[in-house]
Amino acid sequence: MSDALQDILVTPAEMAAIDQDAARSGIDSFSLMRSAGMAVSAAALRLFPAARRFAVLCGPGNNGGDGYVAAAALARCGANVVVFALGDPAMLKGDAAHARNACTLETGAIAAYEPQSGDVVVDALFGAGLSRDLPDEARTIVERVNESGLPVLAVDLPSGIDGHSGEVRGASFIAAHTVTFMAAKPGHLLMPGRARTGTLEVFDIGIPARLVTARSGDLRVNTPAIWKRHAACLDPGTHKYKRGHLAVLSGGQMSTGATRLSAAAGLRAGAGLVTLASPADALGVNASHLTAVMLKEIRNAADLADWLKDKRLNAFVLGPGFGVGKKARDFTLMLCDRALVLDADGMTSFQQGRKELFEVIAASGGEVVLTPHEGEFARLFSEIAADGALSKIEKAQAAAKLSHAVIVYKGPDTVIAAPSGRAVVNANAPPWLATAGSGDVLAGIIGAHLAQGMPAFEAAAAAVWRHGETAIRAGRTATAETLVENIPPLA
Ligand SMILES: NC(=O)C1=CN([C@@H]2O[C@H](COP(=O)(O)OP(=O)(O)OC[C@H]3O[C@@H](n4cnc5c(N)ncnc54)[C@H](O)[C@@H]3O)[C@@H](O)[C@H]2O)[C@@H](O)CC1
Ligand SMILES: [K+]
Repeated sequence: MSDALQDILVTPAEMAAIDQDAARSGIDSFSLMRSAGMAVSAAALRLFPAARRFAVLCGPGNNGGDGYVAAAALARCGANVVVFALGDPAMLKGDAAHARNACTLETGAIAAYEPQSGDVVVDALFGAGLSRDLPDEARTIVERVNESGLPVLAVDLPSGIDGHSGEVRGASFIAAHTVTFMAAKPGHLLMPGRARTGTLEVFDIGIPARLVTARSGDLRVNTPAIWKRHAACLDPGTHKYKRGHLAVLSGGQMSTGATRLSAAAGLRAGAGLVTLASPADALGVNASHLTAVMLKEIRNAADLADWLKDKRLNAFVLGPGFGVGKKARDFTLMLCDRALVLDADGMTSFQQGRKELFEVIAASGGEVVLTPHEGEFARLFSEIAADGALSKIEKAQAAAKLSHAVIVYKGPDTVIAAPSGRAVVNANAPPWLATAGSGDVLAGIIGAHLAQGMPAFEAAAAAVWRHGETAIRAGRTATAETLVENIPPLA
């Protein structure tokens, strides 16, 4: 696999255009199908050496074509193979018809497939060309196979998963492994597609990388390659002020835990100084729990304005445990010209009146990161959330454009998007990261990166990735406190 394609995400529409470009450039399209089918048969033999029988289910398009190539190759290797077709194989066209004609195995109608113990199902029904819900006949087989619990090897995508959005179109296979071609698709990483893809193998079938990159947009998997250039300057030997001063704004005395988590995470993640800005009633409880994090009394907007005269205060976290209301709105609007992570209550405070927030962000020239989970996203960006035609990536991109802020749209498939349209999908977070207080820790890590001078998009992407690594280190029994202790070095 070419390095240039390592982290790229390509939508099905872009992939179709790449196919056409490849054909136009003189590449034999059937040779691509042969490579694809051979890769599937190799994966089948490698992953399921004890299979008693491979049941190859072939659909009406080129995904089915890959299936016929794979079936023939498996049979040539001496495997026991049965082939079933959705629709009339005589209706196949082009490369798929060629592949079918070259496969001498008898082909049954799909309804006749009865799962047997020892079967491995090779799913070549639909791939990138799926454009609507699965037809009933396919649905019946998908449900029969899913109920059987047999392992499924998916060709390109588990049939029924929309490669653009990751949504289930009526029903879908739950694959143990998926072999896709040239580049991963959004549907492999976005939920629920991600949970149904199994392990993902991206196989290079020989389309030149330049044809792929020419059509692909600014969409990537979130890996260190995205932000490592900006992380390299985070040298632990730097004078502490160069590592920035992060301020976390605390809520009242009954809700201080969340902000202390953010502050502790900010310190651990590398901010030079961290101060918890606390209202008077919470000073006592905050003081009794803090050591390395400093404490400052900030009662109201006038106090904050006075404190902001210190220009070394360069990054802020506002939201965890802060409380929803006018104070949150007033404070936020004063902080937009620095670097600000607006989380939880901070965002919810602008459910009505978001226009003012977005205008201030646009005018301020600061680095603002909004970190909504699904519920918060629906509250702040209701019309975008309700648009069923948009994938999670497109929703995050639309929200970033509207708000002029970097959006961290959280979930098991967190998407980070910039107002420019640039976006990455995170893929390293284990399921146990969804623990109480986990979002507060993330806000603190983003704040630490901002304090150290990383641009907002890279700061957010690096923090989301680091948060995922943190959870892996902390293990399955992770709590917010053990997450903080396990934040790994970034650079
Ligand atoms: N990307 C590439 O460069 C290559 C792609 N290949 C394969 O080609 C596949 C894409 O082929 P196609 O574009 O033919 O698409 P598919 O084989 O995924 O789908 C077949 C056709 O079924 C129809 N269809 C879509 N949704 C349907 C539904 N719910 N019910 C009934 N019919 C439906 C559409 O007209 C679609 O073109 C990829 O998934 C991959 O497996 C390979 O052959 C090798 C080269
Ligand atoms: K498939």
